[in-house]
Amino acid sequence: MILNDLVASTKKRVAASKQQISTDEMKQQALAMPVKKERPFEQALAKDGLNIISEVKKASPSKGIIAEDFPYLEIAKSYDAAGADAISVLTEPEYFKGSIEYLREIAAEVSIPVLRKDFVVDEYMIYEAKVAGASAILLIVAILTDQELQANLALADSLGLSVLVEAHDENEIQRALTAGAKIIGVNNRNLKDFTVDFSNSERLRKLVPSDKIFVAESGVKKPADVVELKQHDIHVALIGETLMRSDDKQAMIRELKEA
Ligand SMILES: O=C(O)c1ccccc1NCC(=O)[C@H](O)[C@H](O)COP(=O)(O)O
Repeated sequence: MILNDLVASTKKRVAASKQQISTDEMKQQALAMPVKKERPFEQALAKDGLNIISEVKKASPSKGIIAEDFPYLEIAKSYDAAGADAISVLTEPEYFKGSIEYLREIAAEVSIPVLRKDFVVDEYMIYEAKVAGASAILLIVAILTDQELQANLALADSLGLSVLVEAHDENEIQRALTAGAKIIGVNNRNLKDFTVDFSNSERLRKLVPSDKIFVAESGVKKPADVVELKQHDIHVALIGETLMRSDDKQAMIRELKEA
């Protein structure tokens, strides 16, 4: 099952990273960075209209290579220039061909907040995200215990990082809410078999109280899709492949925002 493989490979990667920079050293580096009261990621997604988290995504387990040519920094800058509200950077190297170094460079160059999109299974990855300049991290309910979810949320908050908590069903939404999530994403892609059911986020929307930020993740292809999301009171969409495959990313973002 892909999620188990992703978790296993991520644990190996983190173990290797700790050989280079220990947890204690990464923690010290993270703690040396300023913690601001404002949460730019949350602020960016709470605006009126449709807010877009534009994803920098070279490859995926479901699609293989999406972008042979991958000028990640240029892509991120064009998202920023087009009026995207935040940027998601996939940092998982094996299945998504991502890198924390992409995030570090992008965060230093863009004016909008950057999300570390990875399979966070160790506090080390949260310190690493902070040091690289992320404004937010992703936590996936399906790969964490309740205790881990709560501890990781608290750690991220203490570092000034926002957290997008990803759920797939009713039970995971309840777990996210109980853990204290402020931003809840529902992935329309089933991470076990890769099927995309766009109605998943629409169906689960009503389970998330209106004082939380709700994000629909995956499967947005065209302006009509965001019109449909808005009809279901969904005002934030995380969009990857459609933007990555678009020849005119700026025009596509503008079209989606104006839909
Ligand atoms: O994209 C995949 O194939 C995938 C497979 C297994 C776990 C996660 C996966 N994707 C991560 C994401 O959640 C998406 O990159 C993100 O929501 C954007 O989706 P899309 O707009 O459909 O590229």
